[in-house]
This record gives sequence, C-alpha cells and structure tokens, in this order.
Amino acid sequence: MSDDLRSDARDIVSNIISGVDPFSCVLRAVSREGDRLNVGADSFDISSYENIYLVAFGKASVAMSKALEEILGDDLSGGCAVTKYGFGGSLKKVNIMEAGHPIPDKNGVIAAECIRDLLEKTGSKDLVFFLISGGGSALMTLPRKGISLSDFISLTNKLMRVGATIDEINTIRKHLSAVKGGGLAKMAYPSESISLILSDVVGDPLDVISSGPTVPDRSTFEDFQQIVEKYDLKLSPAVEGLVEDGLEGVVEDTPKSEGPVFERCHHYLVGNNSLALHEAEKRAKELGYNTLVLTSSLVGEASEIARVFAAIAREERKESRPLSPPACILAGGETTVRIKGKGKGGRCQEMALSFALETRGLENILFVPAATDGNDGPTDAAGAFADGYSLEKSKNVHIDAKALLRQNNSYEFFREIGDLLITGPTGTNVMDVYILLIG
Ligand SMILES: Nc1ncnc2c1ncn2[C@@H]1O[C@H](COP(=O)(O)OP(=O)(O)OP(=O)(O)O)[C@@H](O)[C@H]1O
Ligand SMILES: O=C(O)[C@H](O)CO
Ligand SMILES: [Mg+2]
Repeated sequence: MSDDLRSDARDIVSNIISGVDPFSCVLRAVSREGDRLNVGADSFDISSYENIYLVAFGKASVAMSKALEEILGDDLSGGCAVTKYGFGGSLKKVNIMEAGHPIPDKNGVIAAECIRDLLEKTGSKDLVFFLISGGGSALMTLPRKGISLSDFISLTNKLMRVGATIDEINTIRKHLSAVKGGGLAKMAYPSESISLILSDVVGDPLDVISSGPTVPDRSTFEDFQQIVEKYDLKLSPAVEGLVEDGLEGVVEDTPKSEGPVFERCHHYLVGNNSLALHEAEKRAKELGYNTLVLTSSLVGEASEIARVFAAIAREERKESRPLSPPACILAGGETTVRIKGKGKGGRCQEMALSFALETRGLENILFVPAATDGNDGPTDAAGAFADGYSLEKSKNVHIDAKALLRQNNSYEFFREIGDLLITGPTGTNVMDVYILLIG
C-alpha cells in the first residue's frame, strides 16, 4: 500500500483495464497446439475443417479479431467484422466495416448483408468463429422482410427514451431482425461454430448480449406485445402486421433451443464484469489491502447505491467492519440515472458526487466508480475520485455540490475540483466497477 490511496486506485483501475482487454481475453480463452485448438474445456481439430471463417460484431471486434488472426494464421480463410465509427483498424484477412452506434445506420445494414452472404456460403465442413461484444445490436442490423430500417430505428429509439431495460430493448430488436436472436446461427447452419463472448450485460445472459445472434432465443412475440403495452408504444403498420402474424403463428418466432440449428454451436464467455473484479482484487491484495468483492451484478439508481457505499465507508472508519483496514471493497454492475437536470455527467460520476455529499470530513477513504470502457455517459471521463475532502474543495472553488447533483452535473463538479478519472477510451466494455479504499 502506498501513502496515497489515489495512486493505489489508479493502479487498480489500470490493472482492470489490461485484464479485460478483448485481445487478452481471446488469447486467454483460446490456445493452440499444432492442429488442436483448445477453447475453454473443449478441443477442436482445425485440420478437420475445409474453411475457417471469422465474423465479429460489437465495439471490441477489432481487438478480438486480431487475437484470433494471430492464433489461426494461414488457417483462417477470411471474415467480416463490424464495429463503431472510429473503432476500426486493419487486419490481414478480415474485412472491417464501421457503422452507427447507438443509432443504427445504412452501414450497419451493409455489414449485416456482408455477414449473411459469408454465412450462406458455409457448409457442414466449415467452422465459423463468432466474436461477440457489446454494441453489436446496433452495429449489425438487418430488418426482417417487410420491416424498414426507419421502422427499426424509430421503435428502438422510443424504447431507449422511455428507459426500457436492455432485455426489453433486445426482445424488440430480435423480433424485428433477421440476424439477431439466433438468426446468425440459422444462417450458419449446418457449419460448426464457436462463439467467443465479451459480456456487457448484468448477469451475462447470452441471449441478450448483442441480441444473442448465435444462441436460442427465449423471448417470444407475446413478450414483444407485453413490452409494447407496458410502454404504450405506437407501432408502424408494418411492425403491427408482423406482431399480429407472429402472435397468430403465421410468421415464425425466433429460433428456440429445439431442433438442429444450435447442435453444433459452442459458446464461451471470454470476459465479463466478474473478471474485472477478479483483476481488481488481485492487484489490491498485492498492494496490501484486505479485500472483499460484494457483487458483479449491482443495479439501481446511482445516487442511492452511492449512499450504501458511503454507509460502508463510515462503518469501516468507525468500527473497522466488514474488513480491518487497509481495506478494498469492490463491486461491479451498471446503475441507472433518472435524468432530471440539464447537466453533463455519467452514472459513475453521479455516484461519486452522491458519495462525496454523504462522507464529508471522513478521513483516509476514497471511492472510485469507473466505467471500464473509459467513457462514463457522454463524457471523456471514466469516472471520478470522491473522498471526505471533495466538498471542502468544492467550497474553495465556489460550486454547490447539491445543486450540481440535482442538475445531474457531476462532470462539472469533478472537473472544477480536479478529480475526474481520465483513462481515454479503453477498447473494452464490461460495465462499471466500484472501488472503495479505506486507508
Ligand atoms: N448528465 C448525466 N448525468 C448522469 N448520467 C448521465 C447523464 N447523461 C447521460 N447519463 C447516463 O449515461 C448513460 C449513457 O452513457 P453511454 O453512452 O456510455 O451508455 P452505456 O449505457 O454505457 O452504453 P455503452 O455500453 O454503449 O457504453 C445513460 O445510462 C444515462 O443514464
Ligand atoms: O449490443 C447490445 O445489445 C448491448 O450492448 C448489450 O450487449
Ligand atoms: Mg458507456
């Protein structure tokens, strides 16, 4: 442990980011000895396939594809990858496309068509690697027959605005799409496939991450209809027609676990929030802290969750529980912010500000909530440093912490006191981590 909790927190954060880097996640999950490819607990003989293809979608497509290219070398026949504008790169055998996120655009459709064309030429002697990361739902968009891209965009946009959960949003997306909800598995059938998945969803549900294009879909047209009713959504005539046909069984629902489509599909989670917490704990232990990981599935209103961390910090200072100091208490997940003000901020910065308001004067503690993608909300900060002195500092620069929290203006608060956590875009995303240090 150093005398400076901040430098320890920075150290822990950088360990998290390198530990969940998509390139290393793939290399950790896949190893090669001659023609044997070991993936998780399974083993594949790559000489038994005619062609090996790669299909990648999501914000981590490039790094994941690079790793697989490195492993497969000349055994890779080719592939298609799609990622967000500005996240591209160059690969030897893989065509990389860039598309719109979070609002899908025409390039996302072109990318999906390219992926479909590749999959349709595969056969039973081929192996396809699917490299899946968060953001894939928007980046690879192929509306079902009869549904237009603008139908797709307007409905998913509405859902985002009314605060629907990712599970609900993706239930809608899966039913409007030809590639999501098992759609790619259907196109790839009867080839063998290996999906490597980097999770950005709480609890790692494979059918929700990137809208589960290679796994059986649990959601149905009935669920679709319930979501429409819950949020009182107005549907375009084409979408309304599709749901009616779906409910009547005229149009087939997304592929379910029965039947042969998924028989040769293998799925491996290569990185998630739990791994981030594991990396954090490992480093904190090396630094000399007693550690406790609370959960990797924290959800709820950001400012409320922060009050729980503040209560833990006070308990630590007063009673040295639940751990004797020096202590590092960790959690991960994704909180929500009901935005009421016009300020700038993110979930993590909002948590940090709420924590600061609750722990004024508390000595030798530090709370650092951080977005693992390096961008907390629409800001250039990953999170912020909050401690017992944050409020004193804000008084010195004449800003009002409570008013800024009311305006959801946490970015301004931490910028003014010089306590933003800036990492730059990290190239990965396994949600947020919350680090509480007690010196
Ligand atoms: N002023 C604000 N204060 C606090 N939180 C905000 C503010 N503005 C936006 N947010 C939050 O930021 C989130 C959007 O950030 P971002 O674009 O990083 O999305 P995300 O949910 O992290 O998705 P992704 O996985 O694509 O990064 C929303 O959950 C929203 O509640
Ligand atoms: O793309 C998506 O659907 C979200 O990022 C969740 O994985
Ligand atoms: Mg984000």
